[in-house]
Amino acid sequence: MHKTQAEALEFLQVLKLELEEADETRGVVLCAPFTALGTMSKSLHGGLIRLGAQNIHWEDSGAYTGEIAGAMLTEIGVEYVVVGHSERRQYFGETDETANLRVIAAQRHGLTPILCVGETKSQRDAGETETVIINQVKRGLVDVDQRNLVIAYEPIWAIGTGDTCEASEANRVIGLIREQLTNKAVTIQYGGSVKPDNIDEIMAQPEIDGALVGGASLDPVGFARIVNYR
Ligand SMILES: O=C[C@H](O)COP(=O)(O)O
Repeated sequence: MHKTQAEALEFLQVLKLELEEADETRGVVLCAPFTALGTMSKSLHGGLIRLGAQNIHWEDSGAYTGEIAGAMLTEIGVEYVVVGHSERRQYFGETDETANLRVIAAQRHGLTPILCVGETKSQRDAGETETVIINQVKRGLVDVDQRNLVIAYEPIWAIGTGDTCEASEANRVIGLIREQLTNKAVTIQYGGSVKPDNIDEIMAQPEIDGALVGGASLDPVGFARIVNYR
């Protein structure tokens, strides 16, 4: 819940300049609030930057006050959608089952879902990380086409805390997630206190295909440094 339309446009203008020389193979998806997406879309004409939403409802339309439908997103140029973020799970009752319905709806509308999974600190301390992650992945992907899918491993204890998961440990868990998939080529990202000063080590890990960046994405200069990891 960051950035009004005006703030998002200002951010985008700086980011576009910062990424002018960026490697063309880098992919950037800005998952902005619903209210900013339409305006941002009008200011993007191809290039590296794509747009994502932060949620989608599983029905195509109807009496679901406060929800957003797939066609409402695709109509304004959105191509990705975050599903099952830990904050949705923690504060808004998201479960593996509802996340699964949203993933399926996203794909039905031609959107690429970014399914978030991750364990809490107490689950990690209790030695339950592997079981929790495997269950979230399996339940989230029931009847899902794995050809159009991104998964983000976000250990909850590392989100917004500055407490980054060791890159090697993130790599290990992401390898475990990949073992559960039928399509081994699915993009799997790490998220949780990713910053300009740790992105290079994170992206050097063989299993990690990208990053889901929260707080550090709000500054376009720092975010561009993350995109331009070495
Ligand atoms: O939504 C963003 C991710 O949960 C990561 O957030 P963070 O980079 O601020 O830790």
